[in-house]
Order: sequence, then C-alpha cells, then structure tokens
Amino acid sequence: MLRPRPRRSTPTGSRQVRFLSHQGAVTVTDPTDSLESRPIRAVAFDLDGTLVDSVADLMHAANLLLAELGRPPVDLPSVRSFVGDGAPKLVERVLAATGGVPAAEETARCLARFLSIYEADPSAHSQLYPGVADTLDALAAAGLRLGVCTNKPMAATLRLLDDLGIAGRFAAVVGGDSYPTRKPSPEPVLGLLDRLGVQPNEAVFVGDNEHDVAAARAAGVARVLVVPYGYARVPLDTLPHDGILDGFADLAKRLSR
Ligand SMILES: O=C(O)COP(=O)(O)O
Ligand SMILES: [Mg+2]
Repeated sequence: MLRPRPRRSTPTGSRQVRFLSHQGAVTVTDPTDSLESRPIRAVAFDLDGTLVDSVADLMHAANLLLAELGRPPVDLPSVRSFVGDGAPKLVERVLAATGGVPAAEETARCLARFLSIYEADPSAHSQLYPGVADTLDALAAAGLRLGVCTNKPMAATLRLLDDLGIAGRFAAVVGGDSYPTRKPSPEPVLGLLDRLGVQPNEAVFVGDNEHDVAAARAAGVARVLVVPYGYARVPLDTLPHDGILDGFADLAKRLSR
C-alpha cells in the first residue's frame, strides 16, 4: 500500500488522500493538509543528477569537441554546473568557459558536433545512482506509472536509458526537444503526464535541481521531491519542494508504509 507525506506550507486541517496499489485505492487520512482527496497513479523523474550520474560522459563529449576546436578542456565540476538547461545551453557554457561563444552559425555547428559525439556513446562513464533500478521496480510493482522528463535531447536520452537497462521501466519519456519549451516550463511535465494518462494532482515528481521544482510546481503535481546528490546549483532547502530524499531508495519508503 502507498501513502503520501504531508505537503509543506499547506494549511492545517485534515484530508483524505488516496493512493492506488495492487490492492486498489488506499485512503489515508493526512491530518496536516486540507486539500481534496487524490489518488497517486504516477511518478515522473528527472534524468541527469536524479536517475543517472551522467556528467563524465558529457564532459568527455565536450572535451572531444574542444580538442577539435583547439581549445582547452573543461573539468568535471565545471560541466556539472553547466548541466540542467539542455544541450544548447551546455555547449554555450562550455564555449564561454574556453575562449568565448562564437557567432550563432559556428555555435550551432558546435552543438551539432557535440550531440553527434555524445549520442554515439552517452553511457561509457555514466551510472545509475544507488537504489535506482530496485526502486523503479518496486514502484512499478506497486502499480504506479513511471515516466522521465529531462532537458536532455530525446535521442541521447533513449540511448542512455537503454544502455543502462532501465528504458523498459518507463511508460513515457519526454526530452528537451519534445516540446517548444523545457523545464522550468511546466509544458514538458504536463506533456509527460498526459502521455502517462494521469492528471497533475495524481503524480509525484522527483528531481535534482531548481528547474525540476519550478516546472513540477507550475504543472501542479501533488508532490515534488528532490534527491540530495544531484546537480542543483542552489541550496536544496531554498527550493519550494515537499521533501529531500535521504537517497533514491528512500522514495519507496516515503511512498509506502
Ligand atoms: O540539461 C540536460 O541536458 C539534462 O538535464 P536534466 O535531465 O537534469 O533535465
Ligand atoms: Mg537533473
């Protein structure tokens, strides 16, 4: 059976909260929140910094591009701070840090070259964070629909999920080039939830940075949780989430009793 955790910053009172499990809908009284009852049917995940530690492969692709350009390489902490706004911003930041951003046409050529390098092998140095595979299995076994909403372009995203053996866990995947806008826009989150066949207030979002929290909040999901280990660029406790997980496996504990 599954149960929610209280939301932060909600009026006191009481509410009935329903989660779906194998056994059917489960209703739990949450005394800290007066919102309407709502069954949780889906969990949406960010990718980089939440499911996968991917920064080493991003750095590798960036440094192959930079070598071709005759520029110096970037280091891991720098690339880590560049991730989260999608590949075009990543490449722009890499170029800005190594001599400057060239004219638009040359920058576009750099982006295309970076993507062709990265998409060819996005997983050589990347790994799932501890507990990810087992926890996804447990949530799926509990009857929840799982999806990915990332700012990484779709081609690389699908390859990475496949390489790491978790592509089959997700009923829907949305990338940074799936909609006109990316996170922090709510558009890709709403698009993913639509593909999963659930309403926003039937979903939990799990992410690692400020864009995840902003996008999920704006989309109106029931709960926004963050992992403690990702690529956030601001302190997690300054963000309007509903809780910081102890680790990925903590998600199963938080959603079950
Ligand atoms: O910026 C990216 O390319 C991906 O970032 P995300 O998976 O954390 O959204
Ligand atoms: Mg992320």
